[in-house]
Formats: sequence, structure tokens, C-alpha cells
Amino acid sequence: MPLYCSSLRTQVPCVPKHTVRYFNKFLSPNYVGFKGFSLFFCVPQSERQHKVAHPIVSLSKFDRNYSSSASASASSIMADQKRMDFVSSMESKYSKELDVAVRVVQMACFLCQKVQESLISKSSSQVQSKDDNSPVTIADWSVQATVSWLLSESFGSQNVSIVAEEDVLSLSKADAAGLLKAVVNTVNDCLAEAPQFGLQGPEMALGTSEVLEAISRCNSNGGPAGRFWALDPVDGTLGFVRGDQYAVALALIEDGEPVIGVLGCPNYPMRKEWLSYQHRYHRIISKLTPPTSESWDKGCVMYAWKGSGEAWMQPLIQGNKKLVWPNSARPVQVSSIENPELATFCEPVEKSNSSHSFTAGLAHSVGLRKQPLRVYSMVKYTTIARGDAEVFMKFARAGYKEKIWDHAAGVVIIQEAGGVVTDAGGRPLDFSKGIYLEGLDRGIVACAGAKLHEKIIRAVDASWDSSSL
Ligand SMILES: Nc1ncnc2c1ncn2[C@@H]1O[C@H](COP(=O)(O)O)[C@@H](OP(=O)(O)O)[C@H]1O
Ligand SMILES: [Mg+2]
Repeated sequence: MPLYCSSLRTQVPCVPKHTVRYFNKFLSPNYVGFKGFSLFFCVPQSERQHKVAHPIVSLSKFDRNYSSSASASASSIMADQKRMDFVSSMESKYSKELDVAVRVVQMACFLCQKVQESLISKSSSQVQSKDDNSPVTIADWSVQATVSWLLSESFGSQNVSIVAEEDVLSLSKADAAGLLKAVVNTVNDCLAEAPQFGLQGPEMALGTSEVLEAISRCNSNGGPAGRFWALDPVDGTLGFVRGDQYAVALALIEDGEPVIGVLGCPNYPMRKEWLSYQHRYHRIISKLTPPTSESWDKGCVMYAWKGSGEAWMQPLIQGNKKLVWPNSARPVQVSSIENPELATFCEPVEKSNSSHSFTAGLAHSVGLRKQPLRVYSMVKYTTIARGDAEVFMKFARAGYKEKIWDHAAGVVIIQEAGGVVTDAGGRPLDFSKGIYLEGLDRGIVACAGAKLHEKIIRAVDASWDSSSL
């Protein structure tokens, strides 16, 4: 793989020196036109799939234009300057949060992988049912405790407010002593590995009360003002217990808007065609031909911060390797396919979560010809952001209220990867009204591009009244 490590080091006004950036697209390997800071790796556009990145932040679309527009007018340079100042200020505002969030999600994925292995190889006795009959496992509580503890340690508990899916009610019941013990052990086993992820674990193993405290500290109700984290410790628990796709979703929401999105997808296959296979089949094949330590077979953490114009994907930490930033991160981008005939749409596996018959009708009317790709969890957002599918549609039954933690991280990532996410009325999702996406119009439509999006929104309008939703 031709990789250019540039040692160009010159100064550019208005960009903080600490900001190390990855130059994307516009740079040729021998590029010298932009009086840049430390250029790390510059790879030609044709090598896009092999690009290796990057520090915590990246060049926005603006920056790319800026650098290539030698003939820009004075006024546009001033506008560019403003925009660049804005990007730089946002970078310094969120860089620590993004760094910590990605490391924390890496750790959560590590935890989930271990629990999923043991769930599959043993029995399903570790799977509990919640009041709404959805499954919950040791992993859900353990990830919530681990993320909550690590965020509090990193930013100070007084500065951390978290909205998350799980509570401690069923864990605290008298007959749940075994379950609670397993959660405490799982959390401590995971936190013991914190240095591998560049984070600091506790000096001594956490006790039961500390673990329960970390879980129940995630009791924020969100809202329109201030900062809070939205966490879905294991999104797609059904996929998780079935050995299939699931995600760890962490978003930072500020004044009602998601500003950082991080999605850990431990089973996300690097070969897109594997998404349509039964995961069990993939597991068998992986066992027969195990990936080498160098090959990136499956599992990633995808992340973005609002306004950067970039979304990134890094592999999960394997074995005893240490997470060294940027951990071979690569930029991801939505697909450029606009023709519905060539587009793939994805939707929930469970028809109780989204009407398959309604989306089939929509697909037909807009000319989507391919079989739907049914995927558990927010991995569907990953699929769009990475360009492995072009459309994601979800139409829940009437009365179901979507929760913010099921969407916040994915929305930032798709938008920064170049895609569009709205409700079925074409409006942005509203994360400012508490734990639910209040006012959501009918369903959720995420697309790689505006043209496909528009077609689907129009088709929803045309067929809604005759639907049974
Ligand atoms: N009846 C329902 N309608 C729509 N979504 C539902 C639902 N019941 C559960 N969900 C949500 O769908 C998620 C699973 O998504 P998917 O269907 O895309 O795999 C669940 O998250 P958890 O698995 O975190 O509980 C849950 O939030
Ligand atoms: Mg969920």
C-alpha cells in the first residue's frame, strides 16, 4: 500500500498548533501548496480504501476546499477564515470528549465480545426479560456501569450527566444476587484492562455498591439545555444474544443537539456481503479460516463530531495490543449511488419493530429493487455511513416512542459522512425533549443522498393514508 508519511512542517495562521490533521482527498502525495502543520499521511484519492489516518480531528469539507482554492476571492477567503476558526474552536471544544468516548466504546466492545462468546458457548440463562419483554443481559448492565464509571473518572462525576437505557431495579432484587455478582465481576475484569485502552482503571476492584451506583447515576432525563451523554449499552440485544449484530452507542448531546456520535459495532464485517449472511455462518467460516492478526476482518468503532464534515472508523483492539491513537482509523463516506435500482435499503430484523410490509410498498414505489438488508441495532446507521447501503427506513407501530439513545450517535455519524437523516416528514430528529424523540413524524428515513431521501419522503406521503400504520 503506497503510504506517504510527509515530514512537511510549516505553520499556518489561525489553526492551533496542537491541531494535527489528516489531509483528505485533495492532497497528492507530494502536495506542498497548503502551508500546513504536521502532515501525517497523504494518500492519493485512488487509494481511498487504503487510507490510514488520523488524529482525533480531521479536515472538514471546508478545509479541503480552502486549500485547493488558490483563486478564491477576498470575501470568500474571509468567509472561509470564519468557518475555519469555527471548525478549530469546535475541535478544541470536543477533542477530549471524542478521544475519551472512542476509548470507552472500544472498552465496552471488548467487554461485549467476551460476554457474547460466553453466552453463545454456554446457555441463555444469563438472558433476562425486561418489563416490555425485550431481553437484557449481563453485558447491558456491565457496559452501562463501565461507561458511567469511566466518563465520571475522566471528566469528574459532577460534570457528567448520562441518559441511558438500563436501571438497577431488576439487578437489585433479592433473587438476582448471582446476576449482580456476574455484573460486578464483568465490570472489574473490563476496568482492569483500562490501561490497554489508554484510560485509567480503579486502584482497587469496584465493590457491588459502586457498580450499582455507576449504573444508577445514568439517571438524567435529557432535555433542551446543557450537556449530557446518551448511552445505549447494548443496542439490539436480540441480535447480541443470537450471536449477530449489535452496537454500543454513545453520543454527547449539547443544548438538544447531538454533537459527538460513537458507535461500536463488534461484529460489523469489513466485507459488505457478509452483512446479508446469517452471522452464525460467518462465525463458522471465521473458525475454519481464522483471520490473521493483520487483517481487519470484522468489528469497528465509528465516530464523528458535528460540523467536522468527516466520519471515521477504526478497528477494534485485538488481543493484548494497546490502543495507540489514531489506531489505523480510516474516513468513511456514504455511497454516491442515487439510482434506486442500484440502491440497497436496510431495516430492522424484527417486523414488530418496523413494518416490513409498509417499507416493501415504499421500496416498490420508489424503484428500490434489491432485497432489503435486515440488520439488528444501530449497525444500520453504520451501514449507511460506510456506504454499504443507501437507505435506512424504520416505521414502528403506532404508539411506540423512539428513544434518543437508539439514534443520537448514528445521526451525527451519517450526517458527517455526507448523508441525510430525518423523520418521515423530512424534519430533523428532535433530541431536546427528554428521553423520547417527541414529535417524530411517522418514522425515520436515513439516506446516503438528498435525491433518494426526497423520493422516499414523497412516497411515504403518497402511501401513508392507505397503510395500516
Ligand atoms: N416495538 C418496538 N418498536 C420499535 N422499536 C423497538 C420496539 N421494541 C424495541 N425497539 C427498539 O429497537 C431496538 C432494536 O432495534 P432493531 O430492531 O433495529 O434491532 C431496541 O433497542 P435495544 O435492543 O437496545 O433494547 C429498542 O430500543
Ligand atoms: Mg436500543
